[in-house]
Amino acid sequence: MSDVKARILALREQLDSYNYQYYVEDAPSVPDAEYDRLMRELVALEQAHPELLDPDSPSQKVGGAPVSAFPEVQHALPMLSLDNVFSDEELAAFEKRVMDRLDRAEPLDFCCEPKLDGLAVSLVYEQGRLVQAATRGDGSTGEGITENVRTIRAVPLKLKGEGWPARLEVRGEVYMPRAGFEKMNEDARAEGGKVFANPRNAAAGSLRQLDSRVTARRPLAFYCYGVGLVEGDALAERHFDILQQLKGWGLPVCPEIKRVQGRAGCQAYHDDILARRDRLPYEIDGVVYKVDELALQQQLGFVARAPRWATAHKFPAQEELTRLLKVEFQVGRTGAITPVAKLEPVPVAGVTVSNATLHNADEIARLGVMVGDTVIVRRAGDVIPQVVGVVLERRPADAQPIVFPDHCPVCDAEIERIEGEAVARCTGGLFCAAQRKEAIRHFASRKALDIEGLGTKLVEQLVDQEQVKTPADLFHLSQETLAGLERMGEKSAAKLLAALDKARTTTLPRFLYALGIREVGEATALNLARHFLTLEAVMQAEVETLLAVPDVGEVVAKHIYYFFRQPHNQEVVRALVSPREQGGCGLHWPAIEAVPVAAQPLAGQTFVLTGTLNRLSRNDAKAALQALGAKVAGSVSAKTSQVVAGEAAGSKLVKAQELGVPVMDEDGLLALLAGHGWQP
Ligand SMILES: NC(=O)c1ccc[n+]([C@@H]2O[C@H](COP(=O)([O-])OP(=O)(O)OC[C@H]3O[C@@H](n4cnc5c(N)ncnc54)[C@H](O)[C@@H]3O)[C@@H](O)[C@H]2O)c1
Ligand SMILES: [Zn+2]
Repeated sequence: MSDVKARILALREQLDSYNYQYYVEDAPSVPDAEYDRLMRELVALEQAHPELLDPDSPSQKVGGAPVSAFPEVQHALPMLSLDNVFSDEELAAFEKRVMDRLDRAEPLDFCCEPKLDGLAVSLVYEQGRLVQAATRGDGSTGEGITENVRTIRAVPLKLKGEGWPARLEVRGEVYMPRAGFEKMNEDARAEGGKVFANPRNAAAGSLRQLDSRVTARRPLAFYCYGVGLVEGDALAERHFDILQQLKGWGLPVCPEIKRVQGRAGCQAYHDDILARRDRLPYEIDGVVYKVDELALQQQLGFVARAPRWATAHKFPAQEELTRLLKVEFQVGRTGAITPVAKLEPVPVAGVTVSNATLHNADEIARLGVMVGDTVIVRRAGDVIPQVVGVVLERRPADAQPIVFPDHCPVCDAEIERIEGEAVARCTGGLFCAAQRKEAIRHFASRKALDIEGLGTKLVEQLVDQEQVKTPADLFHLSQETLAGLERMGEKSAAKLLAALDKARTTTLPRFLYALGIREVGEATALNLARHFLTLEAVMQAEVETLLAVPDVGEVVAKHIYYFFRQPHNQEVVRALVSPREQGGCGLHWPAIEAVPVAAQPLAGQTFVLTGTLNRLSRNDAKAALQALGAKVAGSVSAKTSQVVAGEAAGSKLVKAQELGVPVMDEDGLLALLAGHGWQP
């Protein structure tokens, strides 16, 4: 057998097995980028050696065989895949191919759509009612998953309005929004449940459940991007217009879809979406261009596994393969020990990654990862890069197990792991230099006391030389001490002293936040200050009383309570707020007035925030609403006064509409807040 033939056969076997893992088990063992590289190699070899072509080759097939646990559904029209382009040149070649085939000289209209990373489904509506839902399967036979799809809030069970065809087959993508995915995995990690590598696997795994109650609990959403077999002639003649019709009938259509002219329009669309990729509330792996006119689509037709009238322009992959060189253990502000993977540098989604988090000991065990392994790193959005998988078949003979330390790598105190908690912590407390550094950095950070000029390097020196043990020590530093530090002149020392002096006048919320009490962020600190009005009152508060503060639950209440019961913490707080004449640091703030009821125009109203807000953070919106007296709840009920729906709002928005709860968008919220004198 020739080398080429052997390579082709090996590639086919490998890709078949990857397909099985991906489509049937929803658990791929290699990232898409690796799969795509092997597929491209296979396609190139097959093109160069047409005599070796085989209709059974994975290059000629769509998806994977349906599994027998679900009823089989024959697709009236095949559900195809998409061809890919990876570069501007390939995009130009695509446009040229299409124009040549149509014998056209002037630019065509294209419908541009985000390529959502989920899984394709077909929904059949008869007389406006959802009667069947199926996966793509192998393209001609899919899996019947009607019951599961019925649990997805974004999928209407009944079409709105009128004029829809008697039989309408809609096609689209079931996906898992980023926020829901992160939250689900976080919960799973805490409870030892199943953790998914990425939102696409999570969506596929959630949808292909035998028990639809499981699917119902998963944060799935849906956007449609086309139609299948339609009976009746109610539909428009252009793809983009059809999508608008679908939207009118209550089917969700992605708001990013646009109609453009020619390759230049496609390229501009691609660049815009790529630039905003990390800010979209869902994951995409590229954009799709479709010839807009149906008559032209028909003329172009399709090849084995994909239409000729569409192509996917892929984005840089968010998952890549690289080698795990070693693991370091970092100590955080609260002593949490985080294993950090040191990787052979690899470009992921446009950035070179050489560190990734391994979360905790449970995660290392779950992944079964060893030093020397080939691992899958994932970098998506602003989440720090993580190791999400190991390619076991590439494990070298000399791979070494990862040993979780039992003593702190910085202060040598014992590391403790509390029953039922995933996180291991150094017990050194503020004696641990690592924790001290983090605590002081946090204390000085912008949203805390905002001490300008007190950077990481400086904090390290001050702690290492034992000039600073607690935040209070900062305020006793002398010009002399500071000027004696590395890379510090007289001038910058004086500047820092001035900044420290300025920081003495602060606000109670900033002060509470700066203390670095576990799980007390800015919003909670603000609520505490508003509720108790004085530091003394917060320090004296019992768990019960703390629970009355908006946004404070059992866990946070206990953290706050125990923090102020520690003699060491009491001492530091007293030192910080004692007057300077008495040898204290002299931190002070204007008294907070009890907010009169009249100044709480939204008292008695309950708001729910959902979707992505662009101009202010969820926390800021919440704090602003609370400041005006409103309650902010996590779920929509008949008692909700107002839902604020940001971009890509999902189930909460649907629920609000069902219950007739008023909905406003981000502009509406900003206008409301501004009307009550709130300023960002
Ligand atoms: N990691 C692995 O082991 C492995 C195995 C098999 C496949 N894969 C991945 O899957 C890809 C092949 O899968 P595929 O055949 O589903 O192709 P594809 O994902 O490249 O493209 C087709 C699919 O795109 C989706 N899609 C999203 N938005 C769309 C839109 N607006 N319009 C039309 N379709 C849209 C649909 O689900 C459609 O079926 C490979 O390129 C690879 O990245 C990975
Ligand atoms: Zn330590």
